[in-house]
Amino acid sequence: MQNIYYEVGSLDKRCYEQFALSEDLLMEHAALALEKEITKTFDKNSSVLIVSGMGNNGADGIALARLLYKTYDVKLYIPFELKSPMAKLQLKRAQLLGVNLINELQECDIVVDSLFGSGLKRDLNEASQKIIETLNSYNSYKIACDIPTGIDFKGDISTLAFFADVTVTMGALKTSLFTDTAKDYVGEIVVANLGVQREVYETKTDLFLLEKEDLKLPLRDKKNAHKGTFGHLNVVIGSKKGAGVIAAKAAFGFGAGLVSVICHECVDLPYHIMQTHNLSENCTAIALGMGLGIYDEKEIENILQSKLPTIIDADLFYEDIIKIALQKEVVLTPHPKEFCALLNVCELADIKVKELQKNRFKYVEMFCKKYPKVVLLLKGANVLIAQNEKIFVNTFGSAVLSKGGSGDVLGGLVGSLLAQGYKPLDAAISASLAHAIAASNYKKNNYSLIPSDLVEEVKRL
Ligand SMILES: NC(=O)C1=CN([C@@H]2O[C@H](COP(=O)(O)OP(=O)(O)OC[C@H]3O[C@@H](n4cnc5c(N)ncnc54)[C@H](O)[C@@H]3O)[C@@H](O)[C@H]2O)[C@@H](O)CC1
Ligand SMILES: [K+]
Repeated sequence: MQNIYYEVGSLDKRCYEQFALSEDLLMEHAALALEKEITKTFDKNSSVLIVSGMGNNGADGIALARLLYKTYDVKLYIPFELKSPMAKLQLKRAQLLGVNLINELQECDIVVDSLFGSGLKRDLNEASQKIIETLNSYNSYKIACDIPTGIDFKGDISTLAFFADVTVTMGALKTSLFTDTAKDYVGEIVVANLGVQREVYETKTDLFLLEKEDLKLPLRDKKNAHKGTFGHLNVVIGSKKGAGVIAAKAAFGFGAGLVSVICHECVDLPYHIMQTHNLSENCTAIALGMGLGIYDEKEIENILQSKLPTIIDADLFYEDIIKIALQKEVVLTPHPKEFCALLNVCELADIKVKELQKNRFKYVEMFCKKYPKVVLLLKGANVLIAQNEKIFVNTFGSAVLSKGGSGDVLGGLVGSLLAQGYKPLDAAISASLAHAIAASNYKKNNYSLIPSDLVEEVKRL
């Protein structure tokens, strides 16, 4: 797990005030990290186009030009008059060495975007948009300094943005790199140490980036075990029966000892999944909401009042009845549209998906403040998993998963881990990671995955 921050300006300030480091020293390390990204892959004499803006992001790029000068074929392009004192100083240094400025953009082996960084305020003006468009059209290896130009501090893009292969981000990870909008632009993210190790630079945070190591599979280490050792999940089947059946199959494949569906009608099930009319006596967790459709209010009310660990998905996010469960440690797995409905039901906000997607962290925080026991898993290109004040980001997901039924598999995986005794937050984290990593291991075309393929990949993790 790695730390994430809303902003790192205060961490830079701490370096100056507590460790007597200077802005110049931090910047030199920023430039060194960019240099390392180039020298590790590209031979000497490769051509490098550096596009520098008027602020300190530009200054990082100019310092890089000095570091590469004479070993690489450096072309420094500065389209606007420099504003920041550090950018002016870096240019003076570079020019004293003999670094020449170029007057128009040229395609090179490598492009470094240091046009705007964390200081981007307004929409990009036309000239900047034209530059980014041209850089994006190049076949070069593209490196973004700190953050791709065009992504603002909230992670939003108002006009267009630089498509990076790698983003060398300064000091620590920032939330702006992990919005759904930013996902297609940031490429691989590398953190640059700014003169001290990250554990010194970083302070306490409640935001975390999940890593593969955070996935805790329900591997069985006990030899003296029977099916009851691994729990019994009950999946409530609704009027769209398929959703619950997909969830039940996924749960069985992810280790639940027993899985039953609660259904009053005839339903086509594999032999290993049982059917019941009421909660099973030895039930250890419940999954409901997926494909629920029209439902019997009394029955759902009873189930929501149960003290058993519960995962709630889909249709229930539109219903007032869900509030019964929100004072408990339930796991909720809405997609953005469902989360907007839930915010409305809970009288927290009346917003559309577009507004939510621009401010995912804000609305997740708002919800968790009101319902601190609930574990919220907000689906998206980057999944946010939150409880109380903590938010965990899962970036392993991909478009392979953009299919009907993927969410039902996830619901089943969460339910399976709940049934096996995982704490709700741990169940949500490990199920989400298993779901996304399994999909990324899928070898066929990225348009072809069906729920049973996903479950097969989960079995191979
Ligand atoms: N301690 C520090 O401050 C450090 C800063 N570093 C670098 O400095 C960057 C931040 O530098 P700055 O705060 O100078 O910000 P930027 O370099 O991102 O840009 C700020 C400048 O651009 C102008 N501007 C903002 N939006 C604009 C728009 N849409 N159109 C035209 N002009 C616009 C502002 O008026 C300002 O002059 C970081 O991203 C990082 O790369 C690193 O060198 C590490 C240390
Ligand atoms: K940049």
